[in-house]
Amino acid sequence: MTRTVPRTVPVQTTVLTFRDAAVEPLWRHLDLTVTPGEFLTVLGPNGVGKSTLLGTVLGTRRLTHGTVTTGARTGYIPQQRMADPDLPVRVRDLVGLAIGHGILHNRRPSRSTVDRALDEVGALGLADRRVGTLSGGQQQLVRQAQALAGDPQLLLCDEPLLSLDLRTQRAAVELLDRRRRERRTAVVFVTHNINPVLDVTDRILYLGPRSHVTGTVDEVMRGDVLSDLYGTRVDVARVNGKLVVV
Ligand SMILES: Nc1ncnc2c1ncn2[C@@H]1O[C@H](COP(=O)(O)OP(=O)(O)OP(=O)(O)O)[C@@H](O)[C@H]1O
Repeated sequence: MTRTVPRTVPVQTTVLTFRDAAVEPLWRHLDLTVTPGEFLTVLGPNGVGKSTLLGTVLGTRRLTHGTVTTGARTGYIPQQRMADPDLPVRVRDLVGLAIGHGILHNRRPSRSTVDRALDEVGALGLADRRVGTLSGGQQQLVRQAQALAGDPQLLLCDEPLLSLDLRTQRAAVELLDRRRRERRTAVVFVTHNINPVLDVTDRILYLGPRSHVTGTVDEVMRGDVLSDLYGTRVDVARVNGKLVVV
């Protein structure tokens, strides 16, 4: 006899949804869903509203129209900003604060949990350093550890590869790719350079000065599509596996 077992835990098919969303005058009519494990790369020129888009998910910027919905546990790697050189906080304590509920629940995360988060991004050796004394790239790694430490279901990354050397960039992208494959973390990745994430990008949201477009790399990174978006001729070429936009 076969029996149908009722599904008690609904399968989560969406971690983030924009419906006819706008932050005028930057962008409007944005309809977008992000699913678990998806890697969405957000591209567009300076000032077009990429960070603003992340801000609407985080609740720091308000939509002027439409809705944005997420119920996901969210991690955030902010755009690079140097910490105050005199900040009297050690890396291990800073990451500890991000993990759990350290302060809110009056429970300090164990040292091994914090160290695991630092080790995952290759920054364990920085654990006892004061944050303000770290280089830009080292601070960026600490921000990665903070964002990943809370085991996010949705990870918002604002140009997270800035200041990282090529090898460290590659390691960071591999880490995000592993996360989304193994833990189904959805990644929204704002960048000016798609090449480091070309192989892991499922979809692109390209915000242009006139409108926006979403689709796979092959659908979006085309001369005719980008020319339309910019209102001027744009060519896209592949050189040694990399995309060059001119
Ligand atoms: N809190 C804010 N309130 C109002 N306007 C803002 C705020 N933050 C940024 N802006 C403006 O919104 C516009 C878009 O900024 P945003 O940082 O989202 O662009 P971006 O696409 O991420 O740019 P970049 O690639 O240079 O980082 C800019 O003109 C900026 O000055």
